[in-house]
Amino acid sequence: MSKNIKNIIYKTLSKAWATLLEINYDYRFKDGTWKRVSRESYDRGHGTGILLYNIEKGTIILTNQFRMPIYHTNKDEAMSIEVCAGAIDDNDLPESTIIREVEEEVGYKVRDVKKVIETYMSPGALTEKMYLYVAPYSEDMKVSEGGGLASEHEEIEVMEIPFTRALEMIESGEIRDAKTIILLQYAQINNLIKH
Ligand SMILES: Nc1nc2c(ncn2[C@@H]2O[C@H](COP(=O)(O)OP(=O)(O)O[C@H]3O[C@H](CO)[C@@H](O)[C@H](O)[C@@H]3O)[C@@H](O)[C@H]2O)c(=O)[nH]1
Ligand SMILES: [Mg+2]
Repeated sequence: MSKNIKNIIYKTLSKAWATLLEINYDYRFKDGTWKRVSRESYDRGHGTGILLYNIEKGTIILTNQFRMPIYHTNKDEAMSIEVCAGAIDDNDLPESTIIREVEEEVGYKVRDVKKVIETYMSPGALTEKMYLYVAPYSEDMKVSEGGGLASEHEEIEVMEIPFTRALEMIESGEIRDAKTIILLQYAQINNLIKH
């Protein structure tokens, strides 16, 4: 691949919470011609997400929170029902990130997390790769009410619902978040939870 790309120039358009780059490069197309191409790339690091499930109860745990980028384009859909998820800090690992996020956001101390999928969520614009996990949860793992970090202006409602209800919520359009749909369908395809 790299023999088809040369003369890469990076220009920082914004460096704040995350970094927005404009990347200009020469790209060799299949007919052999070289053309100058410009693409923007938004870098806020990589991320993790997890489906928490309880086989005995047939339930899962989701979160519900306000998402400004959705409000900005579609006010009616700004409350977003999602699996517990968190961005990976520099020098942290995906697995320790998701274990910490589960405790912060939904109040459980989980142990056996299993990575099931790695996915680029929006490869035309974002550098982010998501590491997606599943893990069983039970009452004895509950350590707090969760809710996220108030110091970070998070306000996360914890939802414990039947797995079957979550599948219906994909059909009805109540669940619209990609990582959540991927994990719920992973659970369905692999019969993770009886339904
Ligand atoms: N100041 C500031 N803070 C921000 C900004 N964006 C996010 N934050 C803060 O950064 C933290 C992000 O919370 P996480 O739980 O780590 O991530 P997330 O928002 O749930 O996102 C997860 O899912 C996304 C995909 O749907 C992923 O993009 C992301 O990596 C992560 O996995 C929150 O404390 C939030 O306040 C911003 O633009 N400015
Ligand atoms: Mg989060």
